[in-house]
Amino acid sequence: MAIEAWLMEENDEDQRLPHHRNPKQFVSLDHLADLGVLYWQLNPKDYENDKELEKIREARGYSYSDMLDLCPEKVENYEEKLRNFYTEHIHGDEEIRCCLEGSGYFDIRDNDDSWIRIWIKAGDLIVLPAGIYHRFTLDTTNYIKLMRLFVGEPVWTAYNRPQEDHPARKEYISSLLPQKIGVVPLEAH
Ligand SMILES: CSCCC(=O)C(=O)O
Ligand SMILES: [Fe+2]
Repeated sequence: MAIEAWLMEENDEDQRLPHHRNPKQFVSLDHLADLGVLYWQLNPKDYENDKELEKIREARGYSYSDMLDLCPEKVENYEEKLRNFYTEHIHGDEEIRCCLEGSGYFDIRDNDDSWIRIWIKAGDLIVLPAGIYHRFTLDTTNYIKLMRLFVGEPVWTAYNRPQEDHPARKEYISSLLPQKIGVVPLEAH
């Protein structure tokens, strides 16, 4: 099954809970694509020989990869990292993650600034565009193993919101289709 994404109910409950609205409001892959978010489903058991992954990496220039095994034994400053991941930020480059084990939530801002929660599980490859506000949290299973991809030498710098003057932010905003963000063209006035 493809990934699930939904509009979040924002409240003070544990960030690792699903935070569905009542009734649930799911978000389609098409809408994610309108926001510049890309998605593929791969075989997480055989990613080393996955022809589709190879093609994606070649087409998009993802020359670099490493693993992030997100558990306290393997990650230095685990709690602090988790806090930083859940602090709303952007990057100057795409954020490319493939889930190999476990699961977690990538939250991204919709074009009206509400949070969309994307549930990532084994086999899900997701690309967040440069300049999109986002954050990440583990879910209640408390574990995820991610492959991180990058074009060339990796830069993981996070710029916390607000970043309206950051070039990547400006570029991202101008990449959104006007009709999708409710901007009325000048001719219509
Ligand atoms: C755990 S990977 C996702 C967290 C994130 O947004 C980041 O690393 O920049
Ligand atoms: Fe990020």
